[in-house]
Amino acid sequence: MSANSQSTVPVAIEVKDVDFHYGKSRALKDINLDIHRNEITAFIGPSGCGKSTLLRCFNRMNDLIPDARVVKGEIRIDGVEIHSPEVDGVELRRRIGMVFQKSNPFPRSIFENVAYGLRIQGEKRKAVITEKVEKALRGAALWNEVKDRLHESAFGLSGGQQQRLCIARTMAVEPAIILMDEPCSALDPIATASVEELILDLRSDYTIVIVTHNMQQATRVSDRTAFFYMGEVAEYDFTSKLFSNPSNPKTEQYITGRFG
Ligand SMILES: Nc1ncnc2c1ncn2[C@@H]1O[C@H](COP(=O)(O)OP(=O)(O)OP(=O)(O)O)[C@@H](O)[C@H]1O
Repeated sequence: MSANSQSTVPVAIEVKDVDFHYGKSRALKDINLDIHRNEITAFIGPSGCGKSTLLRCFNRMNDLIPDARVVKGEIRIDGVEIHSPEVDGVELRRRIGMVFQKSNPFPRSIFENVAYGLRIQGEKRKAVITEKVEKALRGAALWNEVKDRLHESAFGLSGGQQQRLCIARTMAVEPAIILMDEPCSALDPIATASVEELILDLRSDYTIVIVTHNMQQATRVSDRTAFFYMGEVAEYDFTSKLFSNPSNPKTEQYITGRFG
């Protein structure tokens, strides 16, 4: 499903006719969706309708779950089918970063949390690591708050700062796409506002897909929204259109709070 067939914005992720199963259970049914580059796309919908499953398909995180698989269809990222033999799952996950619901810093210093991915990639040059850590922390709007305590434990940061640190850690390895699975659900309104501001700033450099239960958040940050219902994309459109004039009665019922 294209949110706008006239759109000239390049497609970063192309989902075609995808069915996904956990064992015998069909969690995604015939999904068709184009995610556009340098846009923020929100996935909304009631619990259990498949939002996180599709998100985790994009970086093949579901590969790690036994008996879970795409049984039909294609997912193309920058034109390449991600299940084809030439695509390495580890390299794919470097290009497609992920930020989770609960911030998950490592029990290391602020600096080492951000340097981690670079070290895993084999980067040994101290000056390069230092420069990239600073760049990522600046990009995550955290530098000024942490520059004097880089070697202190990440656990000393507030919840909102820890989540921005996790975003910095994701950015340090320079992914093209960032997937966010309810990144603000554990944060208070002030921390949520700072993470949302950051997400909006990141749009110029990244393609972002965000799963959220917070409809105000979808309207504040996203360009397009996909409404999921029972394993299907029931509606996909520009966020302003979907929230002001939805085409599907189910979307309207959901966004007006008639079910959840
Ligand atoms: N690891 C798993 N094994 C088996 N079934 C799963 C697994 N993860 C999710 N499911 C099932 O797949 C369906 C879709 O789940 P998914 O987590 O994608 O929904 P969601 O829309 O993201 O829900 P929520 O908003 O509650 O996070 C649900 O029926 C869920 O129970």
